[in-house]
Amino acid sequence: MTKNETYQNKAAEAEKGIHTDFNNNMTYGEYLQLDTLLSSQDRLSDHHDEMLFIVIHQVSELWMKLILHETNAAIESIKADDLPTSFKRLARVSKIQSQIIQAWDVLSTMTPSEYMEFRDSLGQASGFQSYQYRLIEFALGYKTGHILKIYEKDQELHKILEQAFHAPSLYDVSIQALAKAGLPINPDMVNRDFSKPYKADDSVREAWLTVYRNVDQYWDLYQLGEKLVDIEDWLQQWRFRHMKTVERIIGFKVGTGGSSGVNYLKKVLDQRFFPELWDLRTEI
Ligand code: HEM
Ligand SMILES: N[C@@H](CC(=O)c1ccccc1NC=O)C(=O)O
Repeated sequence: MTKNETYQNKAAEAEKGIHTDFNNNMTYGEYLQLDTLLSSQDRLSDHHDEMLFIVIHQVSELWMKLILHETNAAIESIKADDLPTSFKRLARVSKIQSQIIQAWDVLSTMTPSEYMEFRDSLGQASGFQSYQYRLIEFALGYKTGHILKIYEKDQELHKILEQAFHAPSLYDVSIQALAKAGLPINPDMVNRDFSKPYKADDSVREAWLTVYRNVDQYWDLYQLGEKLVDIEDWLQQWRFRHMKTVERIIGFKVGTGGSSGVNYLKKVLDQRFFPELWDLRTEI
């Protein structure tokens, strides 16, 4: 490798978050960058419980980072017709989701009056602005364009979100896998504009029905379908616990992000990711 190629390699790895400057004397703290990690909990009030609030959010964002890493890898595996590898990744996503949900139990130990003592210091900040949460929604196939506006001021972030917005989701590549297995799928579904919200389709429902009725013949696709159902199930449980925790802590106050609060979060519960996989259950 020429010197130039080495530099190019390093630049590409740094972009992916990989650093290749190994150091044999490296410590635990250095490896995990604990200096950065553990000095990122600056409270804006002197309220004891603000530490809990910050840590819960940071832990959730770290888990979301791993969910994205795994989901995007699963999308690539499905595209490459390697379904067994995607199962490992998707099973991990579900386990992480079950972990994140536990965070609500910890947060619920904070009472309404405790939260109200530091809520004002949060200004207009809101979980509504969590870009990793939106990237997860996009990766799963829930595409809402108006969300992109929030990030217009940050060009780099906006670009990342826009890319994910236009890319085929986990469900899009799963539908392509159904078509590749010879199941008759409406061509408009295979080559659709991936930035458009997903709408349930009869040919997709029929194809999943065939898979679920002929499990032995379509074992891998059946496994894939159930992995997707697991993920949607957990995501809805996360949303439900969020909504209930919010009701428990702020009642029906309007949100800092400008929404109606709990009523908005209840409405979001109606959004579905993999509609045909749920609909087919009535027919089986
Ligand atoms: C005391 C705790 C919490 C309260 C009172 C709360 C309240 C709210 C409210 C009212 C909204 C609606 C948007 C708005 O108007 O602000 C919202 C959205 C959101 N929150 Fe929280 N939240 C809390 C904890 C969390 C935690 C721990 C997370 C984890 C990261 C989180 C993530 C989100 C996300 C992702 C949204 C956007 C949901 C969507 O648009 O579908 N929240 N939250
Ligand atoms: N939307 C919340 C504020 C809030 O929860 C929040 C504020 C800053 C950073 C993260 C937050 N968490 C989730 O929405 C509220 O209305 O009280």
